[in-house]
Amino acid sequence: MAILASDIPKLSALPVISLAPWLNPHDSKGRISTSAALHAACLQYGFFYLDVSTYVDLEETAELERLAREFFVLPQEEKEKLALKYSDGARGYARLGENVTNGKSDNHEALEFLCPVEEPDKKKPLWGENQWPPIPGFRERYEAWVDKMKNLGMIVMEAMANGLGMSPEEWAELRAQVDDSFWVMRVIGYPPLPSDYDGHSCGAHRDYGCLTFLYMDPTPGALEVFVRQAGLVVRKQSPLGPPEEYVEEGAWVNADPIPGCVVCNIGEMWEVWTNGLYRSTLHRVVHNGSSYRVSIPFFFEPNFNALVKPLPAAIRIQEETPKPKTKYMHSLVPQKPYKPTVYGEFLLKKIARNFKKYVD
Ligand SMILES: O=C(O)CCC(=O)C(=O)O
Ligand SMILES: [Fe+2]
Repeated sequence: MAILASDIPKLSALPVISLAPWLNPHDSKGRISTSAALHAACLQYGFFYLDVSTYVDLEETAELERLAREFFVLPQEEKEKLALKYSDGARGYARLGENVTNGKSDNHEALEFLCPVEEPDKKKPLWGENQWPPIPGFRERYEAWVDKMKNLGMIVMEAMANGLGMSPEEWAELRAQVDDSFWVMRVIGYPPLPSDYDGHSCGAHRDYGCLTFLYMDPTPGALEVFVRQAGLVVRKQSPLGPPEEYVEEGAWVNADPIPGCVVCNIGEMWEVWTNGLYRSTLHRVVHNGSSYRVSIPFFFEPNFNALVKPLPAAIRIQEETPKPKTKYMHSLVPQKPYKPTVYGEFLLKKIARNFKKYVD
């Protein structure tokens, strides 16, 4: 069914949430409202802007972007020296088109970094060493960013635990599942998407972990988020799986960069923790502009061995929620409870699909 842009009801833009109260030890009132805003944003969108302007310096992200560009303009043979195959198949440089989503090559190149492991062994999936470009300052700056994003992850997790009404004991239990995050960081370069390209800059997908913090350069109109809205059918079939499982109602909306903010979205592990109360949201990148776009998503993930299962706090909310009165109302309670998942096992299965030449 073809739908014209003018047919689409105006969907509100994604919420902007200030994290300042959680960065300030004295603002307990502000913390409650930030946590409530996070809860509402996760229920409705699974995607929001996090205003981190008191935590992240604009110069810091500008420098990360500059270093990324310094790498991407290198001759191809220089970049290939860091190819994924020289590590464990997941760490290093993925050339243009190497990343595949929904069976199609994505029109981007990227540097991929994962949490360092003890006793690395590149023959074991995910267990190799990171490959850092020999660009002065690159590793230092990016490692400092990793530390900052890991710390941010713990802060946002605590704020979300509050938003779900978790007790201090419940939060301590959840905290122990993410306090040694098996993080992933991607430094992505997007050339303009050729008009006849069979695929996207980055195909529609859901992030699979816990929290994504995305820094992106100022290019507008590239990142798109699928906002579910009952009654509005824009897409009958999902590219992600059997149509009957994924028929969704909603529309693609732009998530353009806002200075001082990172875009934050929740991954599939939050879906499990909340027994489907929060949903991991589809997004994609369609970069039709003429610039070379750079984005740096940081994936704050659970610990490798974390056993992720529905949280009692989420079940309490579902039990208190009245059943939807019409078929157009989104049910907060899934048909079946979500199954417990060991994060590392889930990750190994997911990542194997992303690379054409994955080392087994
Ligand atoms: O580049 C972006 O804006 C988004 C990238 C993304 O969604 C991902 O790497 O998972
Ligand atoms: Fe993503």
